[in-house]
Amino acid sequence: MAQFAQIIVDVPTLQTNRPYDYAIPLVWQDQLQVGIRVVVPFGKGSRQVQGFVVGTSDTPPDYAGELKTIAQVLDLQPVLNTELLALAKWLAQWTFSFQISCMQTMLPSMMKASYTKKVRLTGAATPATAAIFNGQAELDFADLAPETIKQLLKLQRQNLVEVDYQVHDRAKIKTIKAIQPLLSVAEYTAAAAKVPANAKRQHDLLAYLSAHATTTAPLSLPQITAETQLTLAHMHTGADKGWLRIVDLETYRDPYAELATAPRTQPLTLTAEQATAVEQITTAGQQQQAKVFLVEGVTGSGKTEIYLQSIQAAIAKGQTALMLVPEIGLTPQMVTRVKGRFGAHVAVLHSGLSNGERYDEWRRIERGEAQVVVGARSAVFAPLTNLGLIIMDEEHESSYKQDDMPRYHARDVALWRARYHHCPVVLGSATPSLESRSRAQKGVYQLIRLKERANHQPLPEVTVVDMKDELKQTKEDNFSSLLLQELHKRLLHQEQSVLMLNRRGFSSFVMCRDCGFVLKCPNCDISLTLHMDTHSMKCHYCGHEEAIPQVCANCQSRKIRYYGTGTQKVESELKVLLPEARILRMDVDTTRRKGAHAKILRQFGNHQADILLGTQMIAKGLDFPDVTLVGVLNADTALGLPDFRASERTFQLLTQVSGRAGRADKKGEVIVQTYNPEHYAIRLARHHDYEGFYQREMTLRHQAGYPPYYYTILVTASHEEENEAAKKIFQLMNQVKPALSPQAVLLGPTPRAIARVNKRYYYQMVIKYKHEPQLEKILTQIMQENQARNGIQISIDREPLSFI
Ligand SMILES: Nc1ncnc2c1ncn2[C@@H]1O[C@H](COP(=O)(O)OP(=O)(O)OP(=O)(O)O)[C@@H](O)[C@H]1O
Ligand SMILES: [Zn+2]
Ligand SMILES: [Zn+2]
Repeated sequence: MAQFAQIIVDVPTLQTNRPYDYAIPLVWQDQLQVGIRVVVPFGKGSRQVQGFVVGTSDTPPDYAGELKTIAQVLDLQPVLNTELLALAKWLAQWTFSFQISCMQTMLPSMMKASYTKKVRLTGAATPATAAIFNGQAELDFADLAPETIKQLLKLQRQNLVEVDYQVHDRAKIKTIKAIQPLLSVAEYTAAAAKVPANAKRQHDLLAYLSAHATTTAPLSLPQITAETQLTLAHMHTGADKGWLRIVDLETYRDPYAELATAPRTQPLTLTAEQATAVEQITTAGQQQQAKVFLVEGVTGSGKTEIYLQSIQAAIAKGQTALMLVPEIGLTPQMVTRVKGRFGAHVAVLHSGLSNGERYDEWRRIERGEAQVVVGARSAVFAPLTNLGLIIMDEEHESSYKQDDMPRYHARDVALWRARYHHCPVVLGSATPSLESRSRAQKGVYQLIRLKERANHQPLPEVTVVDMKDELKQTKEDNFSSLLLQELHKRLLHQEQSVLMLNRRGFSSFVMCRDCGFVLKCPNCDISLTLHMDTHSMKCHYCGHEEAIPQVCANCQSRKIRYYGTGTQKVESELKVLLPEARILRMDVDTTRRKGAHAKILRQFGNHQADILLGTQMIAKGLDFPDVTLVGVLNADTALGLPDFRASERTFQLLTQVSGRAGRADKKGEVIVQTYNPEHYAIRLARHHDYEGFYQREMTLRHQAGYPPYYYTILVTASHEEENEAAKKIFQLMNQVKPALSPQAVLLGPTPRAIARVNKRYYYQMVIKYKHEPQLEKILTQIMQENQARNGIQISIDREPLSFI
């Protein structure tokens, strides 16, 4: 019987990691558990907010004021268990963020409260209030005009109206109608004798009920309607006559319903390399060791099969398993592979699901109905208990890092959970991040290398074409003659090709040929991107959109030209060059609609196209046996970016995309077009030489003092006024500097590369360090002190993916 609760409240303007004390109403005193969501009053007036119970006690808190009482309890059972509550606490500290943001990140967004603001009359109506309320008891704040709000504020000061905040739980359980037969077969026969012969539907219904009289589980109405054409109206008649009862049956929204019947697959006979890997992983699982394995396996070496068989071993012991896949790698092909092995025991979580679907998958996991979870970044918080294995495929992928609060990396969370559960973690990649590979070098992780493809075929041969030479000969700037010739060959042999256009650091924009004017976003410091599908210019940072200009805004010239190469432009060029080819295009524009991504891949898999042309999206995870040619149209656009990870990203991308060729019996070939054929990232990718790249890049990182030799933290201050942002970052620098040892390095402060985004200016500094015992404390303090004060926003990013 606890009388008092400690609660983390959802108040964005007053962010703090401190729980607040509340009294528990008598009715809830023996039921309120830690991890339950509640609604509590907060601050002055009748404002209510959502909160999470993080502790309960019998002794009154040490608090002088009057203790408020919990207003509502939203859950019957905890939605965050002991493990996840501890994780939230650690994560808030580790990422310099707030526990409330961490807790909300862990739960499906449907469980985040929505708030409405209502205005209500408190006293007798006056002429002024009557004019506004017009007979209504309360008004919805969101519907009011600014002028009305102004008048209401005046009335509020006179205590004539009050503003009420209401919290809504958006989590809705989906139900379907079902029926329950109530009589015996004999009774149904008797009933049928009394129904007139021309009441055909009633006879149908009685026949159906009679046939199912012995079933105890409720019968789903949608299914009955599909089979018999009996509808809810007929059921109501039946219910009135006492033949049946209509009930609401709780159900799940199943995003992969069509895969439920995916043919079951059997474990493959492992290659020697695969067998050693599975053996080591399962042994660690048996010994309950939180060991971290780095599986560095060339593309097509059968890493997925290793994951599946290791998961199998965990399940066989009665444990659960979590498999993380980068967002764009979470293809239907991947889901089918996992569902094919583990059937209905699999839950899938990713951002392509509707909020309702996500909520339902989450509930299946929470209730222990799914033992295997496959999902993108935030699935790392899946409420699995008794975890026996965590897998992180393509561990080098940047989408594992979240770039707003909490700025966490899924790998760090995975390692924390593995320690909690004493279970192994498998990090897999053909091109591991330098961070992970160097940890394996030091023996912190256990390195497992797979040097051969599962089909025992050699890796595809890579030819590098120097586009500088090519340009001298032809005026085609997207297709070398070699690439065209090879594409042509594939058409003749009815084999398939994959073409990648590297879009990083690259976009289509509009420039005036007379004065050089480039159309920029009015809110942000960058040029607007041309989108042919919507015929508009868009800002990729704030979403601003405007019409494609006909005349230059600067000099009124009509000579406006489009620059940059988009996939659309390449597609139309290709149609001219290879008119007989059937082309599928995959980029942000063609995959925006739900299910579009899956559809394109299905069409390609069914040979409805010869060429799959796409952006980076096509580089990951695709496994199509008839792809024998991969072409990279522009390998080096990322190399020019002022980013210390540019070479690493280029190497990874080229290796991944090359790996799409020759995965089955047919030999694969890769053609890479570049303006920098001598660059080491391109040279080494050509030889599939990850180890060579690792050595070379580590030397450079060491010389320049970059990660993984240093830890890094990026601190950013932003404000609508440029000098306020600048002033703040210098003030923060002066606060941090005295706490640092001479071994630490401070870069900046500088304006960010794109200094203005969404009407705000950004200034930043980077702290590079090896061991700084004081740093965490001072940064935590900075974050707590500076939240949303005077329009300043501070962000602190541990191990940022780039400094730009
Ligand atoms: N032991 C095996 N015997 C036969 N075929 C196998 C075996 N293991 C894997 N394969 C097949 O080899 C192909 C490549 O395997 P998989 O997709 O798992 O490779 P991967 O290492 O994940 O590759 P990538 O990193 O390129 O995504 C698949 O078609 C898979 O079915
Ligand atoms: Zn913008
Ligand atoms: Zn102009």
